Amino acid sequence: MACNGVNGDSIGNGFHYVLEDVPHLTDYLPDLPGYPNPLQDNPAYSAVKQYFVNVDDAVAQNVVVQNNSPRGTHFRRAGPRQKVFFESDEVHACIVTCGGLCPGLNTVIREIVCGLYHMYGVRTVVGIEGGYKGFYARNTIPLTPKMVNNIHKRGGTILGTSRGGHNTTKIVDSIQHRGINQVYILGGDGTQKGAAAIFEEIKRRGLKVAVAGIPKTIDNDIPVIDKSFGFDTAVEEAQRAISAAHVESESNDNCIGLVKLMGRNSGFIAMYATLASRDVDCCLIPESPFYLEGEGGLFEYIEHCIEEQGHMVIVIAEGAGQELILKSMHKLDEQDASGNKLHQDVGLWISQQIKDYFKKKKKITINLKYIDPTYMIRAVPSIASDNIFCTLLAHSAIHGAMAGYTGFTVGPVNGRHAYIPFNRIIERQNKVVITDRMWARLLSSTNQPSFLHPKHMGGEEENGKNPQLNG
Ligand SMILES: Nc1ncnc2c1ncn2[C@@H]1O[C@H](COP(=O)(O)OP(=O)(O)OP(=O)(O)O)[C@@H](O)[C@H]1O
Ligand SMILES: O=P(O)(O)OC[C@H]1O[C@](O)(CO)[C@@H](O)[C@@H]1O
Ligand SMILES: [Mg+2]
Repeated sequence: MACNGVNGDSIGNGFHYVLEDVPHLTDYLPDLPGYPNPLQDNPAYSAVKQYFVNVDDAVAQNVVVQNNSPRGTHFRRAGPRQKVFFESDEVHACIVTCGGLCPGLNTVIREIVCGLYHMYGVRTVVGIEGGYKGFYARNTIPLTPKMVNNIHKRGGTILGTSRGGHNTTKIVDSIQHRGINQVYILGGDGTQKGAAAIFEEIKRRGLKVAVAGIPKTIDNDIPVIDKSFGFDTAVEEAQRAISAAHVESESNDNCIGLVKLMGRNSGFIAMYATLASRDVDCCLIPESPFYLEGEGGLFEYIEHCIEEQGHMVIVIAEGAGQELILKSMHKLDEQDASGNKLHQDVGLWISQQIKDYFKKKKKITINLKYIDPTYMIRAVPSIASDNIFCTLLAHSAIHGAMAGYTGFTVGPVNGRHAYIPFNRIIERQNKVVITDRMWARLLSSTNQPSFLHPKHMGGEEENGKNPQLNG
């Protein structure tokens, strides 16, 4: 027997099965009528055996088990249902993109518009311009399959995006006044928090409006899901900067190629780009504190690499070493419009520290080439695998909303798409776990010091990400 909610319930063998379910419109609108899914008459899909997802299908959060482990947490499997709670001509959907850019945003927009049109016969989809504030400060843009046909080949978002400006009352007023009944919200952790607030207000007002979140971030800092779309594209693009740093460093005497990559609080881009490239001698991320001077410090390691190889490549995530900068520069905390902490430029800072150190030492004259690709890794169109990922996300979101689910974020959990309640997505940020095997693989590929003080060892949980990402 399945159990809704987080308390769990015993099944036959005494192992616990917990379904962390998502809300459904009938939870607060119990008399809502259901209809047969029009997909069953769709020539493309009607021939697929078992096309519809079984109502009880769930996706396990933990797939590594021992013979006596509890069955643990599950999420509702994403996909089309036999029964839908919207008629095609009743749907008035909207799409909004918020936060920073991410490769694949246009692909998701395209696939929501085309998926709703071709799978469910929906003709009314509008775009909200410029992020959350567009709900109450701008007109909507009508979106048709013809209009979005080629947008997946472009970077950015055709709708525009922004930070800040989330006003729940004004946004829900706008949804209500425009007669919108499906809201597709693309964005990162901040955006999903905003989506959760919108859902709560919609529920409070008793509106028949489905709210679906599609997680977006190159930083890969959203928990529970295996990976966010655009991440692979960003890593691919980051490789180009690392390759350039490697070529420069190999071609010049005593040369250090230094690359700064995005990653505000999570170092996934830096870690994956480093692991993929094999040319990196040192990768510095926010999760792994490091120090400059003395035994086991960064300067000592740089000296060693230059003496041994005559060159080296360092990759640093933008959020790394912030505590060191703040200590040396006494800067005040600054925030962006969404309240995210603005970081000091660690790339420039560390370049100067390294130069000053070797100038003082007078033993080696180093040549430092600093590459900061910043927005280049996220302003590009998505690569093929991300395009497919985006299509699946868009379709899963559509199927969920049409089936009456609401207040969910869609995403892959152990390779299967699932509907995840907002609270699980927004409760924490996903971070690289430096006591995991993936970080160990990195350390063994770069041969850098771990910079680990015993106080940083142990105590941290595995981040529960999928096997592709963690091994
Ligand atoms: N706690 C919150 N409650 C309501 N809205 C929020 C909250 N945090 C952020 N938002 C809104 O979500 C939008 C995007 O947030 P943010 O700028 O933090 O980007 P993000 O979605 O986290 O994406 P990125 O990956 O680029 O950081 C903004 O319009 C912001 O006002
Ligand atoms: O300069 P912006 O657009 O605010 O965005 C910068 C931030 O956005 C991210 O790319 C996340 O979307 C971070 O890696 C980065 O710190
Ligand atoms: Mg964020």
